[in-house]
This record gives sequence, C-alpha cells and structure tokens, in this order.
Amino acid sequence: MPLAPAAPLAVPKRGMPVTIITGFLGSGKTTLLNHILQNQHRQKVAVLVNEFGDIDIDSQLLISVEEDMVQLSNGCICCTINETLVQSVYEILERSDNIDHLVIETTGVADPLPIILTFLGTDLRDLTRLDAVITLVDSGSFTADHFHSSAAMNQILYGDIIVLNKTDLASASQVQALKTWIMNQKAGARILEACNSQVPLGFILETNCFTGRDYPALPASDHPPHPASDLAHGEDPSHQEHHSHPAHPSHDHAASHLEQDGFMSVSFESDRPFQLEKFQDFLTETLPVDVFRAKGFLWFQNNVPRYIFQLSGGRYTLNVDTWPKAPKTQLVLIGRNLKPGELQAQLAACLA
Ligand SMILES: Nc1nc2c(ncn2[C@@H]2O[C@H](COP(=O)(O)OP(=O)(O)OP(=O)(O)O)[C@@H](O)[C@H]2O)c(=O)[nH]1
Repeated sequence: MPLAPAAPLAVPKRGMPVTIITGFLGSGKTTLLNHILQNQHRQKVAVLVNEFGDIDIDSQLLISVEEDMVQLSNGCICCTINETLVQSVYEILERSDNIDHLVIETTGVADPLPIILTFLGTDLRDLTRLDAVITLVDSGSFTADHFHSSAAMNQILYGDIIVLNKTDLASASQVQALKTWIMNQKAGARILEACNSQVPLGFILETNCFTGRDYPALPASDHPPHPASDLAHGEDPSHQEHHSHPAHPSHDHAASHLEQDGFMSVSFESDRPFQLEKFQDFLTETLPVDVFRAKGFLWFQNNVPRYIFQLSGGRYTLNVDTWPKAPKTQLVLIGRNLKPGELQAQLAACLA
C-alpha cells in the first residue's frame, strides 16, 4: 500500500516582494498606504507601520482590510527596533495564508538606508526581494535644506521612485524646480506627481526597480541565522552561502542620526475633553514654531464627534469622524528643541 504523502513543511515563502515607503514627516506616507490597501485587490498585502511617538496614531488612521494585516512597533525602525523589524518580517513570512507583498511605512524621521540594508544584509535577503523604495515629498514645503535633516536627504537619495505629493499646495514652477533639484541629486530618478498620494499602483508595486547598485558593501557578521531561514535553507542548500551575511546594518550611523537631526516627539493623552477655545488659543498663540508635525484624535467638551487632527507643512486640518470606542484625547507633537513637560502642562491646561 503506498505511503500517504508527508505533510508539506511550513517553509516560509521565498522572494516575497517588499516595498519601503519613506518620506519626511507629513509628506503623505500613511495616505499612500491607505490608497494601496483600498485599491490593491489582486494581491494580499501585509503592512508594517512604524511610528515616531509613544501613541500609535497611524495605525488608527489605516483602513485595515483585515484586522491582523497591520503590525506595529514603536520607535524608529532605522535605529532602535531593527531586531523587531526582522522578527516581524519572519512572522509575516511564516503565516499560513499566503501574503503576496509586504509594504513597510517608515517614520518621517527615518533614514531608509539601515532599513534597506536590513533586507540586503540579513537572511531576509534570501526570503524577500526589495521591489522599490518609494519616497514621498511634500511639494508645498520641501526645500533643499529640508529642516537640515540628513534623514530627509537620504530619503531622496535612496528612493527608487520619488512621488512629488501635495501638488495642490505647490505652483507648477515650484514643482518643476523641485523636479530639477531632485534630478541633479539623483540622475535618472523616476519622479511621479500626485495629489493625496493617488498614484497608479502599477507604477509603484511590482516594479522591480530596486537594483541595489547604490549601496555600500555589506560587512561580514557572525550573527546566527533565524530558525525560519534554516528551514528554507534546509530545503535548498544552494542558499546556504548567504548565511554569513550580517544581521544588522551599521547601527552607529543609525543611532546617531536622530540625535544629529534633533527630532523628538511629545505625546499627550487624556480621558477628558479639551475646551475648544483653550485648544484654539494653544494652537494659535502657544504652539512653538519648532513643532512642525502633529497628529491625533481630539475630543471637545459638549461635542460628540471624534476630530482627526493633522498639522503638517504649517497648516492644520480637523476632520470629523466617529469614535470607535470610548472618547479619548490623543495627540503627538513632533519637532526640535521641544520642552515635553512644558508642552504637556500647556495641553493639560486646555482640558475641560
Ligand atoms: N493638501 C493635501 N494634503 C495631503 C495630501 N496628501 C496627504 N495630505 C494630508 O497631509 C497630512 C499628512 O499626511 P500623512 O499621509 O499622514 O503623512 P505621513 O507622511 O504619513 O506623516 P508622518 O507619519 O507624520 O510622517 C494628512 O492630513 C493628509 O490628509 C495632498 O496631496 N494634498
């Protein structure tokens, strides 16, 4: 009697395409991610979102097609949680339902290079395929010395596709000047223009445009491989030659960039609502100019709706929404030279 075939090994999927979405604070990354999640019907997309700030605001703004498609981790993936990044990718690879594509949204202050090197220099390189690094640019506020941030500059330099977003907030000549400047920094750059990050998905997914040619040589490492990749290697010994590659890119660079750029975030949370007038005064009279990005959910006294608050490029918006659970005031402010205690006290003084 013939033996029943052995159950297939739970081998992680190989060569899963990965798209990294980068771009400075408020440039439209989460908006692009939502655009992908809402319109990519042919493929199963897994999403990794990374936030700079103690409160996960972006995850609450994502239109998650399936609950468990969104994984979160606090901190900046390019410097503090690379281990978590690698682990999270393995978890996605090991899922029983087949994920066709992984999209990672970095924080606005992240230098994408260490993240890219994590995919090129760890065992992940056997299991995944970097498809493209997409850089969002706020056409209305981006300048050559963008906030004197090396991370912002590297986001441009390492982008395979540059999306000049928010074209509604920039004149045609401003957009053209930005294009010329980017072409000078990066000859042959693929540049797209967009409003509300609405780019045709065929232009940004499954592009195969990541070549890896601009990347520094990877140092050797003695990091042990992850068990999941052992499984994969066990299936195909030809891949074993890659085991000696490093598990981590240069953390010296990564650990220092936030310090150099001087970015910090201040979080505020309360179970009480704000008084509208007091919060308005805070915005117009007290908010330091060094806060150049803020986002959160606002609850105002005697007011039922949840307000989605966004501040970027010097302008803010309040969009009416509904509370998914009990109302709660949550706000993250991002900038330079901020005084957390002072800001938190000023916000607390706005509470009803
Ligand atoms: N006017 C205008 N607003 C836009 C456009 N794209 C995005 N926005 C708005 O800009 C704000 C920031 O957009 P996000 O997608 O959250 O930006 P982000 O890059 O994810 O921001 P961080 O996570 O802080 O880095 C939101 O209020 C968006 O609705 C655009 O093309 N035009």
